[in-house]
Amino acid sequence: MSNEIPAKVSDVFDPTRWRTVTGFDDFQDMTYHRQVERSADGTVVRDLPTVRIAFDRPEVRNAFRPGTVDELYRAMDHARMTPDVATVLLTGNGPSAKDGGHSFCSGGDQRIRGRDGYRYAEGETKETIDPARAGRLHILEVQRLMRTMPKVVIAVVNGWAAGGGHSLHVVSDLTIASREHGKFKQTDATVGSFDAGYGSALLARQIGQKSARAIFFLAREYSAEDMVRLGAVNEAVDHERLEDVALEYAADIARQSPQALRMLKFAFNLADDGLAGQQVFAGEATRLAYMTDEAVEGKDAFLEKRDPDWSKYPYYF
Ligand SMILES: CC(C)(COP(=O)(O)OP(=O)(O)OC[C@H]1O[C@@H](n2cnc3c(N)ncnc32)[C@H](O)[C@@H]1OP(=O)(O)O)[C@@H](O)C(=O)NCCC(=O)NCCSC(=O)CCC(=O)c1ccccc1C(=O)O
Repeated sequence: MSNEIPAKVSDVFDPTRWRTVTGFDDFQDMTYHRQVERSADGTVVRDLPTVRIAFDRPEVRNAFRPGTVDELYRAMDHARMTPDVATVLLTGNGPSAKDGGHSFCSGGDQRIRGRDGYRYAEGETKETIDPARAGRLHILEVQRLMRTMPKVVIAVVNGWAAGGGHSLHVVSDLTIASREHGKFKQTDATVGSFDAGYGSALLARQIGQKSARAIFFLAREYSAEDMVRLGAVNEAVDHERLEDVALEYAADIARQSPQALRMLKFAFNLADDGLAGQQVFAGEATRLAYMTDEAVEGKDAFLEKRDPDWSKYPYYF
């Protein structure tokens, strides 16, 4: 494992606490780091159970284009499949070198929005759109991944959470926001878009119908403290302490049982996610069942071409 200390990608990012995750060198729009413990001389002693996935387009308030979403999905899915990762911090790098603005994510990049979704482009402008590739709306696939992955996802809102960026905070399990720079604005309707799934309906479950409708229908700006009062954000913290507090949350999460965490996450999701939520919860229940002698007897009996002997297993009540 490399002892290299990564570049400082954000004002609240402490490079000594992280290593760059290998295998993602081609990333252009995202960064992906793994929390590590280092000795005094900088040597990595061990990995810790937290990853940091960050938007890295601060000059456009961390707006996402299709390539950004591809990278976000890859990093999230890698975190999902890494067995010693408990917590994912989703955040935005910055501030912008152009004007000093802080941003978590400002949603879909409006410059490359086409009539069939967001378009792949070589450059930053609509003139560079690749006409051979269809438009995408696959941020929704990322939302489903965040929702169904058996890890705790924390939105670490370091600046603007707007449009589709606002939705990403809504779908995260927890949200911590910068008291100074964390700002929330649901601009979907302003630009003729609408997250009619988790971004709106789940928000209404979280904070109530009237407040959620006001956020979408009025598209006003809310502070981190406003969002704590509404129940949409867990905590507003001093900006300079934002990632320290996020890592304190992650350390507390790491003290809990992995099995209990995933059963709880899927239980919290179940009612709102309907049969898809039941399927995810039930999948984990099946895994637990496979761990019992009773289930092993069923499998063994099949392989040994005999009838299963259930006599040792009572009909519990
Ligand atoms: C975020 C702002 C409120 C910040 O305002 P401010 O600090 O004053 O900064 P600006 O000067 O406005 O911006 C600086 C710079 O960044 C550019 N920029 C900002 N946001 C975007 C963006 N989204 N796309 C492209 N460029 C952006 C801005 O133009 C400036 O550039 P200069 O060259 O320096 O002038 C404010 O910036 C703002 O309101 N931004 C737009 C927010 C927005 O409307 N986002 C899109 C909402 S729609 C969406 O996200 C759809 C997503 C999606 O895929 C989807 C699809 C289907 C269902 C659901 C979804 C879903 O919502 O997830």
